[in-house]
Amino acid sequence: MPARPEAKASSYSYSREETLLKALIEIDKLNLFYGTFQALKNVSVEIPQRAITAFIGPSGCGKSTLLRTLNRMNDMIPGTRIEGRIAVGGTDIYSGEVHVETLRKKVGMVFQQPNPFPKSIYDNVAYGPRLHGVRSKKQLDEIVESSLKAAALWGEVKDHLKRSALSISGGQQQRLCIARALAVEPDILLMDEATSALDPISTLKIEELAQELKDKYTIVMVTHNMHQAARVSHQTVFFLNGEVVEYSETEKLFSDPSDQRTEDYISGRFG
Ligand SMILES: Nc1ncnc2c1ncn2[C@@H]1O[C@H](COP(=O)(O)OP(=O)(O)OP(=O)(O)O)[C@@H](O)[C@H]1O
Repeated sequence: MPARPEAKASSYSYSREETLLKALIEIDKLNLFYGTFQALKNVSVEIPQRAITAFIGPSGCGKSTLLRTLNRMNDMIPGTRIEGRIAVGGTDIYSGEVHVETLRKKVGMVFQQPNPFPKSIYDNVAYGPRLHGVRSKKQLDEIVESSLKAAALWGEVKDHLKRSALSISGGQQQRLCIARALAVEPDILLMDEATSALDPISTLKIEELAQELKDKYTIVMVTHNMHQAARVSHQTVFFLNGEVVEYSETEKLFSDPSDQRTEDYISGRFG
């Protein structure tokens, strides 16, 4: 049986102020259907700002589906229907008032497989700002530099920004994708198993990076790796069969879960 993850407050501790964070994202009684299949059932979760929230649970339980509702990526899947409400900063993101493009600028996303564009490192990061109308070379240079610095990649690539993004390592590509997401100044960063295709050292770098970024951004990550959730997150949400079984501060969830199913999952009895 795999060792039960220990949430350690020691290396990445959170202040009292952080634990009293106001919810930035409020998900209320959310149901999601793919055609006739119900993938999310009556999900209500509050996600605090400037902290890391991890979604855990066995394969197919709805983690990625819920993540994708937060920037309306599910809109692109034909036959998808939702009921309930998701508010970001108090605004219902499924109401007619919110433009999807504006929402996606505010809610960036990084995927399992690094997916840089087949363009230079510079052009990858400058892509979003250009799309949003930034034309000045000086301003673009500044955005590229600050985004690559924020993604802890600047030192490794600053001397060859014109190189193809496809020529750097997978771990560097993933940090480039994070830089690309940060370049349009999001508030929220969604990470869908962003380290599962990476080696342990690259994984550690992304985990450390997420720790730094959480001071400025709200991070929601789907992870298959309970140890990762325990290491880096402030709050953990446990899913099973499309339902949220429970969610709480990570330390509590891993040391004193309220539900027997959570206990069984975190101690490796299934999943
Ligand atoms: N586009 C789709 N059309 C129909 N069903 C889908 C679609 N995407 C996901 N599903 C189904 O919805 C359920 C939840 O899938 P989801 O990908 O959200 O789970 P997950 O917890 O993220 O799984 P994993 O950990 O394996 O990525 C699964 O039963 C899946 O088969």
